[in-house]
Amino acid sequence: MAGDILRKRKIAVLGSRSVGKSSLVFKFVEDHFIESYYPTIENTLTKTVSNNGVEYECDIIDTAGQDEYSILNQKHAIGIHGFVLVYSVASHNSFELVKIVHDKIVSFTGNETVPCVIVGSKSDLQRVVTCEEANEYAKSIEASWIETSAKSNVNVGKVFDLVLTEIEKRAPHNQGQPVAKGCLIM
Ligand SMILES: Nc1nc2c(ncn2[C@@H]2O[C@H](COP(=O)(O)OP(=O)(O)OP(=O)(O)O)[C@@H](O)[C@H]2O)c(=O)[nH]1
Repeated sequence: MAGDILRKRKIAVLGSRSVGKSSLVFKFVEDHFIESYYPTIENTLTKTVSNNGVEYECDIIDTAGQDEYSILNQKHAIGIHGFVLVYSVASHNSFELVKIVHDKIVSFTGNETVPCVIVGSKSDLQRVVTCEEANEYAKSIEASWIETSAKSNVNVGKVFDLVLTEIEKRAPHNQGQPVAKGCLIM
């Protein structure tokens, strides 16, 4: 039975500082919202998620906030099955940063497209990033797009359903091969 198979998937959560990456991951895994801000160094949380009748053991890597000058850590690209790229709907800079991070992943993995969900976080706040521009961008890179609020518990689980769907869309029924498996150019 398909539901008896437990597949491992590694998901990296990337984006600017303070956009709510840790809050999203904590709300999903621990069902708890953190009001205070503690900058993340790196944290991996694990949760079993059911998607289309298949159980996935997901390692969710909550990364430190990036900026345009950050170098993409190879461990956030190699061996990763899917990406959650987070901006805050209240910060246009954080939306622009998502585009930069996406381009870095694409050039790092050497794939034209990667399994990816673009997440507009803090949807309970006053928006400056419109739904239209975010949706249009996501379409242009063949990614899913969703807005969430960890604070108000909106669409939190949906993010991880979408990323698993994006992973399976590109490699249905595969043996769990990530988008980049670890060739290093010396
Ligand atoms: N209003 C609102 N605030 C949020 C939401 N999610 C997170 N926050 C707040 O935003 C701040 C930053 O959240 P974090 O989850 O620590 O952000 P981060 O992206 O992990 O930050 P770094 O570790 O620096 O990368 C905290 O004070 C959170 O309480 C949300 O959905 N709505």
